[in-house]
Amino acid sequence: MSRVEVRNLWKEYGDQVVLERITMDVAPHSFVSLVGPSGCGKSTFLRMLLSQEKPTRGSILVDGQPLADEPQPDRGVVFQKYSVFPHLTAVENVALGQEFARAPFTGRLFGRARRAALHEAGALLEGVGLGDARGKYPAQLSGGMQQRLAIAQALARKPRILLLDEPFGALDPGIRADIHDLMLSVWWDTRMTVFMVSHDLREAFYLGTRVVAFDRPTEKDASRFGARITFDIALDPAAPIKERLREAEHGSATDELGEELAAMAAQADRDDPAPGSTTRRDDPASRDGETA
Ligand SMILES: Nc1ncnc2c1ncn2[C@@H]1O[C@H](COP(=O)(O)OP(=O)(O)OP(=O)(O)O)[C@@H](O)[C@H]1O
Repeated sequence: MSRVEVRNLWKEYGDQVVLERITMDVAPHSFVSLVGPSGCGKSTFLRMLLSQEKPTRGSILVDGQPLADEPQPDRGVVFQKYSVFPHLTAVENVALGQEFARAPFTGRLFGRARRAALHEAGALLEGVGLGDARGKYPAQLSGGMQQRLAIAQALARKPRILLLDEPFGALDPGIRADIHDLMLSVWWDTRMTVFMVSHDLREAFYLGTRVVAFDRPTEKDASRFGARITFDIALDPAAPIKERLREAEHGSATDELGEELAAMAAQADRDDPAPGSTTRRDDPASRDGETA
């Protein structure tokens, strides 16, 4: 659980300004959805949070401290394209994070330490619904199972900030809905601060406690300008999605986004005429009685 302060952040690659004047104060245990057109710098922003890229100007503070220069275990990441070691089983893939944390040069633990790492990895796999798949290799898992494994792997190093770069984009709708609920329960249990890039506005509004949009100005000489924050709204996590969409529609900075949100709110109404059934299930009380 960490507070993240982004102060007047700029990112340029050569002559190209990708992001400019990005400022946001993110409260601990927020779930921030980042949206915006392709190429507006969402992944670049995540890479800066991960310390894979350095800002050209401005700063990022985590709990009041400047980010370390290198990626650290306090920040985990899950990408859309799943990358694991194909020659390791699910449980070995999850244990690997711990092995590298404890034995950075060899990445290998032995004896009791290895058994403890495998035991903890097994518990994490149980937590994401992969208890029965611990001995399987990645090629033997479905896309949804692989993303569950990616989440377990990211959690193995107990990050305080989790960065998700379109993690559910390649999944079928039904599987996606299950993983959304898994993600919310993980987020709730671990108290992590989450930043998620998504192209799916409905997903962004379903999962996010805050939705931030980046966009570039539309003037002719726009290439000289980077994307800025055009929309930043905190949402009531307890409200059903259609109410959160409506709330956002009214606060929307651009007509285009407002229209899209209105259409989604209307669709959510048709999908869910009974209020409440699409309420986010992100607290233990509302998850009581839920079947796994
Ligand atoms: N390492 C790099 N060197 C030069 N330019 C880069 C680099 N990384 C990203 N860019 C440029 O920065 C811009 C933003 O890219 P980025 O991947 O962050 O956008 P995005 O919003 O995540 O896009 P998408 O939604 O399509 O994934 C693009 O124009 C891209 O070409």
